[in-house]
Amino acid sequence: MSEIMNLTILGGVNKEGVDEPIRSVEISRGEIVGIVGPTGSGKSTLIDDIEQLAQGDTPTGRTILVNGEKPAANIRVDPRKKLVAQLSQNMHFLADMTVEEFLQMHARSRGKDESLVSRVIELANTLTGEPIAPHHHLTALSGGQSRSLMTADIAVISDSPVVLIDEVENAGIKKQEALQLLAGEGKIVVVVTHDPVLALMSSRRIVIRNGGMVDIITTSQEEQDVCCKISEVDNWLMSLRETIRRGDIVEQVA
Ligand SMILES: Nc1ncnc2c1ncn2[C@@H]1O[C@H](COP(=O)(O)OP(=O)(O)OP(=O)(O)O)[C@@H](O)[C@H]1O
Repeated sequence: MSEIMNLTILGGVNKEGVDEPIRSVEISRGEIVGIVGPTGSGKSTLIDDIEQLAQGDTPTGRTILVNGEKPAANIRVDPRKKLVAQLSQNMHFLADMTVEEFLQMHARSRGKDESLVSRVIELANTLTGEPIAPHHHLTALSGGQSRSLMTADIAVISDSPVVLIDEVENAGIKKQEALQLLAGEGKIVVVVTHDPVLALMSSRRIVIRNGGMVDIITTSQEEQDVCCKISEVDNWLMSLRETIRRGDIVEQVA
């Protein structure tokens, strides 16, 4: 399959079976798009439609196009051709192997060079304050370490050009850096979030209500300025958490 340049979501129906107002959303490589809306409004359902590359065959009736066309049937079912990777809030490793063994195995299964393993660990360590070492066991990693490792793994080893992220707030990971990393690799990043840093980092956000896409808000310059300010506060909070976790004393900021 040729390179993925964009995805298009063609509108379906809301929970009442009425056509959703937004009929088409095109998302390009390297773009971060947010999905926002009240609890139970249908955010995860939209993510699921993208994950399954829906073709009018899900309850929403939405259709997902790849490069403006219906994706070939084998892309939807063959795991090796998987277009979409998903990062979720609750991530637990079940395999009892070390970080290095796991990454080597993943690189091999994707036909990639095993030298990428150290790059993944290095990148993961830029996303978490709790250092990850190659000999660490997967099952002993914290939530933040696991998510950082999976983010770096998706950026470097996985071929999936589309990354779906369902709520990463309070995840113990430098979320801004994580999103920038994925978008910088030319991925299409779709993130469900109420976190102001993440929502405002996206170039646009799709507003969901009653199961339907009702609006698309383009992030304004003013919102981007707000995003810069709150991300400083956010990083500060994260470093305070690290200081406290280490058992150190918090110092007054200048
Ligand atoms: N367009 C739709 N047509 C029919 N059912 C829908 C539609 N959109 C959402 N639903 C249903 O509404 C319910 C809530 O949707 P969903 O879990 O996606 O909401 P959410 O916004 O992700 O919620 P939360 O914020 O609690 O995670 C689900 O049972 C889902 O199947």
